[in-house]
Amino acid sequence: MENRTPRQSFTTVTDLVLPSETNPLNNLFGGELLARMDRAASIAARRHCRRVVVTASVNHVAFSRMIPLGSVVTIEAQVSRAFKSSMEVYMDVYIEDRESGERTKANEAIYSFVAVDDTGRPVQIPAIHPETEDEKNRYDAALRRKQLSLVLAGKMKAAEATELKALFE
Ligand SMILES: CC(=O)SCCNC(=O)CCNC(=O)[C@H](O)C(C)(C)COP(=O)(O)OP(=O)(O)OC[C@H]1O[C@@H](n2cnc3c(N)ncnc32)[C@H](O)[C@@H]1OP(=O)(O)O
Repeated sequence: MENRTPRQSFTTVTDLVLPSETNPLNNLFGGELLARMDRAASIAARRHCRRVVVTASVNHVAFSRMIPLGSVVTIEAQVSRAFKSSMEVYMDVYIEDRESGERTKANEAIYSFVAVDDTGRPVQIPAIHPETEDEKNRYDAALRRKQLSLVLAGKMKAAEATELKALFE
C-alpha cells in the first residue's frame, strides 16, 4: 500500500450562512457547523484511503468566534495521522470579510474516521508522512488524542494510555 501525505487529502468546502441555519442571535447554529465539518472531514478521510469511511468520534471542537448570518465560511480539512484503520482529520474554519476578503480563523476541530469494507468492518489504510512543520506537530500529537478518545469511549484502560501518562511524568 503506497504511503501518502496530508496534502493529498486536503479538502476545502466553502458555503454561505443562510437564515434557516442560525440561532436566535442570528449566528450559525453549532450543530449546522458540526455537520458541515463532518462532511468536509469525511471527504478528506476518503481522499486519504479511497475507502468508505465512518465517523468514529468528534475529538475536539472549539467554537471560538460567532459566525454571523450571511458569512462566507470555509472549512479546510486534512488527515493529520493515519493509524491501522483509523485516521485523525484536523480542520480549520475561516470566515471571510465581505468587503476586504480578509480571512479570520473562527473555529478548529478534530474528528476521527475509520475506513470500513462493505460490511462495515475496519480495513487497513495507507500510512501517512507529514511534510511541513505544522503537519509534523499535528501528527506527533495525534496519538495522544487517539488514546484520550479511546479512554473516554471506554475502549482503552487509562493505565495503557502511554502517551497521556507521558504528559504528566
Ligand atoms: C461519515 C458519517 O457520518 S458515518 C455515520 C456515523 N458513524 C457511524 O455510524 C459509525 C458507527 N461505529 C462503527 O461502525 C464502529 O464503532 C467503528 C467502525 C467506528 C469502530 O468499530 P470497532 O468494532 O470499534 O472496531 P475496532 O475496535 O477494531 O476499532 C477500529 C479502529 O477504530 C478506532 N476507534 C474506535 N473507536 C474510536 C474512538 N472513539 N476514537 C478514536 N478511534 C476509535 C480504533 O482505535 C481502531 O483504530 P486502528 O485500527 O487505527 O488502530
